Amino acid sequence: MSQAATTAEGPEGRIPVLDIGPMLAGEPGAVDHLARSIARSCEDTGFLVLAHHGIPQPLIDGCFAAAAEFFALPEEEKLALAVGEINLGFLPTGAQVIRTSTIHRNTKPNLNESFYISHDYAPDDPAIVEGKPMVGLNRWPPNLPGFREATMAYYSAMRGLAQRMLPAFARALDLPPDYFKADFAEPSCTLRLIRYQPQPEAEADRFGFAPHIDTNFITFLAQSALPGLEVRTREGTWLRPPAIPGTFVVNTAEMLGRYSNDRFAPTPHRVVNNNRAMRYAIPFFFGPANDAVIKVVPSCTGPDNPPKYEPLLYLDHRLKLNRTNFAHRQAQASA
Ligand SMILES: O=C(O)CCC(=O)C(=O)O
Ligand SMILES: [Fe+2]
Repeated sequence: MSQAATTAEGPEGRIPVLDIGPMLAGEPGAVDHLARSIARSCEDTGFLVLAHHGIPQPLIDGCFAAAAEFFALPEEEKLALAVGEINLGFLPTGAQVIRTSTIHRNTKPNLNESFYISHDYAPDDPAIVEGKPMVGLNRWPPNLPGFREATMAYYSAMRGLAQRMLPAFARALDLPPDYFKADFAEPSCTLRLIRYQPQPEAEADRFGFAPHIDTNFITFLAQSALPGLEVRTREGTWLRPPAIPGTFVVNTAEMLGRYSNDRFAPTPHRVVNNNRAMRYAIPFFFGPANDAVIKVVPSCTGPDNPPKYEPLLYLDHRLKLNRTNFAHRQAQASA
């Protein structure tokens, strides 16, 4: 990919392809240069594509391969790892209706199955022993050699990349580069492996993933082999992000919207897998620490622009979502 192609608007025009190589290399002025592109894009579609991100392709391929191997397991082996109190492990097709979506009245379950992975605690970690809320042990398939290594290698690399993007997002909001550092020193991260079954016939209100906004801070989507992701513009049309192999599609999520008083409001997106084959995705969700308090940043308020949001403990946000979106826990919550 040439330098020009990555710094100019992407092939689809509206969602830019940004070369983050200079920022990662610490070139003078690179953070602010990137920040200006991020700001433009976050005020428009909330989606951008990152090139020259430094994540080795074998790590990405290895994670996709691990996902394919996992979902190919017999259903009973997957169900043995079903999610419990919190989303770690297997979530079968039909278990998620995004009821908290503020942008679409979702009624039918998503046509996908998922496997959730988070920080890989040891059983004797104080957070586990003390039973801290929204923290738990990953659920590993016993007969899938290399699965834990491949997914955790990807997870760790993505966590590092996400943290290195924070100064550019801070500068995009006219804040000091280290503004988000403390809130994200121990970030809440989730790697979700997803398999979408083919959906060759269009059906009303039936999606691989119904229209929603992400609830974390920013999300990183390694490019899937097959298309299917669509982004809603402010005008209400749906577009596909540039599908450039080896890049990441990044989208803003609810907490960035909240910090920025909706200057960088999250954008609805959806997935329809109208390919003839299974579609895989490996979104990496990056959020603040559970004990971070999300407050509107000083550069996004003023006499004419009062804060739209009260301070919010991220843990409270997660606990609320955890009760609402998932059929098995909803039954418990209403009991
Ligand atoms: O499958 C994709 O490309 C997107 C998935 C997504 O939007 C999500 O997991 O929040
Ligand atoms: Fe999403």
